[in-house]
Amino acid sequence: MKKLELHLHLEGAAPPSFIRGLAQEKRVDLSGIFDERGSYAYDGFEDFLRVYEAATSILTTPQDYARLLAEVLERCAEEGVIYAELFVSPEFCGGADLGAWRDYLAAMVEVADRMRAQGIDSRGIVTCIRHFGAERARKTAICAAETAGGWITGFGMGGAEGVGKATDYDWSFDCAKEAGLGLTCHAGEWGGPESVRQALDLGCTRIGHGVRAIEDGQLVRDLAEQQILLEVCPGSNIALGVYPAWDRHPIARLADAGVRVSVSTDDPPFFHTTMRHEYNRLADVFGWGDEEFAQINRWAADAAFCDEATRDRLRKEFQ
Ligand SMILES: O=c1[nH]cnc2c1ncn2[C@@H]1O[C@H](CO)[C@@H](O)[C@H]1O
Repeated sequence: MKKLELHLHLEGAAPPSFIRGLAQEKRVDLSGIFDERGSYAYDGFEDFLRVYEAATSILTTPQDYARLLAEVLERCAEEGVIYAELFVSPEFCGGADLGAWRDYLAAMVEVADRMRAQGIDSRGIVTCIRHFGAERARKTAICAAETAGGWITGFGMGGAEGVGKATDYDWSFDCAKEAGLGLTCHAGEWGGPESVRQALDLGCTRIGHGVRAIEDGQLVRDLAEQQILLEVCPGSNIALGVYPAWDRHPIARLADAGVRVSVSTDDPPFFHTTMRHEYNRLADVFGWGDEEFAQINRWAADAAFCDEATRDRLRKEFQ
């Protein structure tokens, strides 16, 4: 089955073997972030963020990012993904310096172009990191605005949702919006309905996760009416303990209430998941079949940060 994936962190998709290989080449000891089986080792969300940033610290050149993107898109293609949107962070690509960012981006665009010819289309969503604060987010937003168009089609925010309010970052989202970028923000993963409302106040048409909106009936109705798409990552939510088990996950209840949802893997090796695994679990637990999967992919196509020709092409795949 073909699939669209809208919520995938580039560094978070790095296989442990890729990070270990790079560490060996650079003679850096990163053994502390892996368990005895070679998987990423972390305990809870805060620690996940720490290990994520430690793994990412080995990526120091445009060439490292080019290699990573090639590896990640190849794996996407193996999972049947035909179009992926990746969160990319100028913070990790030269410290949100515009000149450095342009070099990293050029290296990634070359790979994205090559992979498109091999059947996997992609776009980049420049992402600021909430726990790095509003000031640093501005520098990221400027990188986004200055390189908008082409491969970069969106702007978003990830990181620790408990830090401040989403609206503290309004300057950055306004800047990105003026540059014509699509907007999405992580919310309603660790924060409740109020956090989702703040993301809507920023002008987002999509919400990263957003699942805790289920706790507020009026918000659920608003999301449905405004056709806001939730980038849902069920396996991530289970792995990090947002919900205790698949059958407690609200994705099916949200969809039944008329909220548009899509399915993604977020940081697949961290959560021991793949797109196939997500679809299989949804089929097992909620009885989803071809019709439901076609529907979530049509919703994803409608909400994708892409040009209209691409959107039409993607929609046709799921008619
Ligand atoms: O599941 C998640 N929830 C919230 N933030 C995340 C998640 N995965 C990654 N990041 C955040 O996104 C940044 C890079 O895109 C990472 O630095 C991390 O802070």
